[in-house]
Amino acid sequence: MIQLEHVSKVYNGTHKAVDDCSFSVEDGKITGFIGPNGAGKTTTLKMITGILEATEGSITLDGVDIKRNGVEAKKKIGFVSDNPDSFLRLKGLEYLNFMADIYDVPTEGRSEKIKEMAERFEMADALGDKILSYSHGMRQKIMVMGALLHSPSLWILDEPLTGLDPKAAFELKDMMREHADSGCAVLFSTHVLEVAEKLCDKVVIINKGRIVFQGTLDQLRQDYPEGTSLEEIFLAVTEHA
Ligand SMILES: Nc1ncnc2c1ncn2[C@@H]1O[C@H](COP(=O)(O)OP(=O)(O)OP(=O)(O)O)[C@@H](O)[C@H]1O
Repeated sequence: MIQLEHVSKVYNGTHKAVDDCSFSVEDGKITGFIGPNGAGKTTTLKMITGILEATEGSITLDGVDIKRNGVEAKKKIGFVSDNPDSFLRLKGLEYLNFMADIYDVPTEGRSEKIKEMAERFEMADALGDKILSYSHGMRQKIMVMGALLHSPSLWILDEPLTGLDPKAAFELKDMMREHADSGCAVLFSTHVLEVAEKLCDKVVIINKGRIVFQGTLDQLRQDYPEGTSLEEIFLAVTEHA
């Protein structure tokens, strides 16, 4: 479970990108983090993963405070950032072993795990090539594999489906559902409302740095006439906030 309490982020001493945000990401659920461009999604996800420090407020991961006990907290997370252009000079397999070493994935069973994931994402034939030679979607896939190799209990994914082909997107969505069904927590940001509608058990909507809604999609729809599309509701929620 991820818990944010009164979290704010001020950039350069002046720009409040995230403003007094409190929400929770529960175990056993997929939570969608939705908001327009510049709303504060990436900033919030980076604070949850400890890449950025919150200016104010507290963030706990399975009860562990990220500020007080960063190393323990970070081990619980598998984070897929919105920029897959990293470690380009490494071969796919080198990158996966590098990530496995960082997260203490035992060598026993490691190859089988890599093989299983690579087959699922149709990456088995590409693991011997440098990431530099990969397409955007392949880079995205290798980053997802690297983030999930250590079987973290909390999955945090920033726009994970961008650039993935339908098969890879299907597999990733399936993995997210399996992970939530096994009692773990999944938080992902998206602009694609249809994905949120199909996949999420809960949504958190952020606009101009503030949380404007959190709950189920049924709860979100309650205040709108039957037949109103999610897109219309989303625009109403973010425009009137
Ligand atoms: N390093 C930074 N320095 C200063 N301002 C920043 C920095 N990173 C983000 N911002 C600003 O903070 C606000 C929130 O940005 P953020 O990237 O968190 O939004 P987002 O919801 O992820 O947007 P998008 O959907 O476009 O990726 C924006 O106004 C952005 O310009």
